[in-house]
Formats: sequence, C-alpha cells, structure tokens
Amino acid sequence: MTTRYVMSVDQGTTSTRCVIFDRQGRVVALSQREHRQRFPRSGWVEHDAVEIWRNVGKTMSHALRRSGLSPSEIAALGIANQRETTVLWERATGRPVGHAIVWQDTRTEALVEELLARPEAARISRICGLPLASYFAAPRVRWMLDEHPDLRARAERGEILFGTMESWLVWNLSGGPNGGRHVTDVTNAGRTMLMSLDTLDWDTELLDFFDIPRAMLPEIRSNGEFFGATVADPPGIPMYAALGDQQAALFGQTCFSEGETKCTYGTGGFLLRNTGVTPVRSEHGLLTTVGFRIGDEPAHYALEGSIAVTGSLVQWLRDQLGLIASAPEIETLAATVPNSSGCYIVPAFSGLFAPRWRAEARGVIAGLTSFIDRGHLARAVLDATAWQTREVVDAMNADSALPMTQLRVDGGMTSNNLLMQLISDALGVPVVRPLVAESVSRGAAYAAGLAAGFWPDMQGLRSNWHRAGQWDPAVDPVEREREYTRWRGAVALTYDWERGPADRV
Ligand SMILES: Nc1ncnc2c1ncn2[C@@H]1O[C@H](COP(=O)(O)OP(=O)(O)O)[C@@H](O)[C@H]1O
Ligand SMILES: O=P(O)(O)OC[C@H](O)CO
Repeated sequence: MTTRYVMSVDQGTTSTRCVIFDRQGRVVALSQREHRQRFPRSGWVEHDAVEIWRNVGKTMSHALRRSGLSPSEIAALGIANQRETTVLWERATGRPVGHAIVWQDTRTEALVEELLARPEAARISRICGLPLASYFAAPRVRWMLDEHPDLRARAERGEILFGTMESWLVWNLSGGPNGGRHVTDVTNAGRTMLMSLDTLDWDTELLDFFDIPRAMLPEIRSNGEFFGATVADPPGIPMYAALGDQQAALFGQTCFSEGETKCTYGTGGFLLRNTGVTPVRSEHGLLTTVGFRIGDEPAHYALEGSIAVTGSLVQWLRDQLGLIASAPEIETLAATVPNSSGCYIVPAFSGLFAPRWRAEARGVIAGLTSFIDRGHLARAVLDATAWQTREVVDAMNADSALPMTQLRVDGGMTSNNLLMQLISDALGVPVVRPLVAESVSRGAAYAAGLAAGFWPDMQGLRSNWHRAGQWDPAVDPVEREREYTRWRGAVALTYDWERGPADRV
C-alpha cells in the first residue's frame, strides 16, 4: 500500500494535537485533547505523564479515524513536545515517580541560587549554552533525587529513568517496560543543562556539577532518524522524528538558513533565529540551542529568546479575573480603546526569562488611575506580549551582525490580528503569518518525512510555505520609543520583589 501521509504529535503545555499531513503539507485530519494543569503550591506546575501518554494514543487513533486512514498508510510519525518538562519513571513498570514537573515550575529556585554561587557556574553555562535557571530540566532531576531518599541509588542502578516528554512518549510508544527505547534528541537534550553544545553528548562536568547519574539518562539521537515503530494504540507506525516544539516550529516555518527567524506565541513566546552550523554564544541574555539535526547532517544551531508568559496572561485574564469568557474575546475588548492609557502589565508570574533572567521578579500592573477600565487592561495584556518580544528582538539584534527585517509568527495567539499589529508596531518591522499556523506540527512532520525519504529534500519543502497575512508598522517611531521606555520602567518595578521590597520604602 502506498504511504501518502505523515503524522505528527505536538505534545504542548496545554494540549496534545495529532495532525496528519499530505505530501503538499496540507492538513488532512486533526485531533486535539487538553490535559489537566496542576498547581499544588504557589510556583509549582505539574502534569500527569500518564494522562498525557493516554491523550497521545487517543488523538492518534482519533485523527486516523477522522481521515479514514489505516496505520499502514502513514509513512512516518514525528513527535514535537513541550521542552524541559521533566519525567522520572520506573523502567520495570513504566510508573512515573510523581507528576511531571513542568517548564514553568519554579520550585528549584533555592537550589539554583545555591548552584549559582559555585565558582564553576559560569563555565557550566558556557558548555551547555544556557543560563543557570529553574526553567531547565537538570535542577528538577536533582530536586527529585534529593526529595525521594531511595531514588538516587535506584537511578544509579538504572532502575529509574529520566526523560523529557518526547523521551517518555517514544519509550511508551515503542513498548514501554517490554523493550521500549530510552532515547531523546539533540534539541530536547540541549535543554537539560547536561549536554555539551560542542560534542552534542552528555557532558561529565555537567553531570558532576548537578550530581546526576548517567545511568538514568536516555541516548541522544538526531531529530530525524528511525526511533522504532509504535507497538500499540495504534500499532505499526514508524517513528522518524523527535524535536522540541519550538525547534519544530522553526523547521515548520522552513527557517532552514542562517538568519531566518520565527516567533511562536502559545502559553509562552519563543523567538528562534537560525545561526548556522556553529553555535553562537549570546552576550545579551539569549539561549544558545540546537535548532535541528537531521540524521548525520551537521547540526544547525539557534539563538533563542524565551518569554515565559504570553498566552497564559490571556488565560489569567479569562480564568482568574473573569474579564473575558474566551481567549479570542480579548481582541474585541482591547479594540474598545485606542491605547492602554498609560497602564502596563508585566507578567513576571514565574520571574522574567529572556533577556533579563530575573527569577525573583514578580508581576505588576503599573499606571492605574480611575480612568482605566476593562478595555485598557485587555489592551495592556496584548501590549505585554508585544513589548516582551521587542526586548528579545533588541537582544537578538545586539548579538548578531544582521538586524531582523521581518518576523515570521505562528501559534495559538496569532489568530489575534490586533496583537499582530501591535507586535509589528513595537518592533518596527513587518510581521508575517503563514497559511498553516500549525508550524510545530508541520515541523515535526517535515523532520519525520525527510528522515523517512517521504520528502526528498529540505529546499522542496519551502514551496509549501504560503503567506496568509502581513502587518506593517503603523505608529510614529518617536511615540513607539516613548512607550517602550515607559514599559521598561514598569519592568524595573518587578525586580527583587521576592527578596522583599524593603529597600523601596
Ligand atoms: N485570539 C487570541 N488572542 C490572544 N490569545 C489567544 C487567542 N487564542 C488563543 N490564545 C492563547 O494562546 C494560547 C494557546 O495557544 P497554543 O499555541 O495552543 O499553546 P500551547 O502550544 O502553549 O499549548 C493560550 O494561552 C490562549 O490564551
Ligand atoms: O508547549 P508550548 O507551546 O507552551 O511550548 C513550551 C516550550 O517548549 C517551553 O520551553
């Protein structure tokens, strides 16, 4: 039977999507399921890894049913995932050790402060390309090993396995306790703080620094190669790709060449620029990360500006304040006012990520007057995404010789046309949205399809990319810079909040 389709699974922070694509990169079927967000304590965010694993099976089966296809008609499966979210599980039973600790979780802050005080800390960051922060996986693994007394000995004996979400899923899909493959890929391994950017392998100095046993780590693979076939639910689908979701979006937007840049706006916002085949170390608060590596080809690296809170601020306005009933409603509400009238919201819910990396910062609403109404707050929520993007783009431009001339965007928030205009205004460059906004799913499918020989080469995939919308800057640059200065003033108010604002009074 001819295999004319490629399947992808995008295991994201809020939901899991399975999408089936045809050879032209068109969506044939889509299935999506949300999973429960658990907030057991302030600053803690957890997921049930078993619930997520079940959702993957359900969305795959559902997408197949919707398309009328059988597993044998799928040439390749690619998996993209929320990165840094950490799972520990028992090799013998497949039972997770507690819940997965999500990338937004800040419970390791005290541990990170302790590690930061050590003289090797700067060298550690240079080896892995990442600042020491609670965002990454290694501090979480260490926290779990410290928390459960018998875990370390079991991990040293290889009885307890560590993985980020793709690793957990591939292990389960390929048989779980009955021969499941314990593997990861360079983009996800590169977010643990345990992988050297130069060797693309686990690094002894990093393992020693975090005190993590090598026996619990998966084998690091490229993003596109054979990862085994699924054994159940549904069986017989060959897995050919695994990559972090933000790198998958870079790939799905066909940012294959040096200088090409995209930003994905979902729960958080993640701007990645392809920097070619040698890693570029940031001097301005960005991360150095692997962009993609297909089979034995050289790895492409990327600079990344990670913003912790973008879409989740819209969710906060909906769920915690009840000012809107659904996320898309924010556009209508924000459009009731011409601007935020001097009100700024800095959503430092779990500190500030790039380019500032201030773990102790906490959010503020600044500039309140009795004139401010729901519309102004909604507008300030959207402005927060635009200004946070501007800070990351300024850092990106400072780190590279070529200034950014255009931004390709994707993700759930990009259906908001007002937000697209605000981002273009804040950056002063055009913002471009492709026809298929499912860039993460597309990227996973592309990597899998290339590795399986379904698509012959990367350049051919560029013709599948079609522009659906473009927004050009429409504000007076002097006004823009004035507003940006005020925004930065609001950000300064968030600093040192957790350490106590006593020095302010
Ligand atoms: N029209 C909209 N305007 C602003 N934000 C939106 C809109 N639609 C969805 N969102 C936000 O986008 C996020 C969902 O995007 P998605 O790409 O599915 O996220 P993820 O991959 O992180 O799970 C949610 O945080 C939601 O609040
Ligand atoms: O699942 P998303 O889209 O929220 O992306 C999460 C990132 O991978 C975290 O680094």
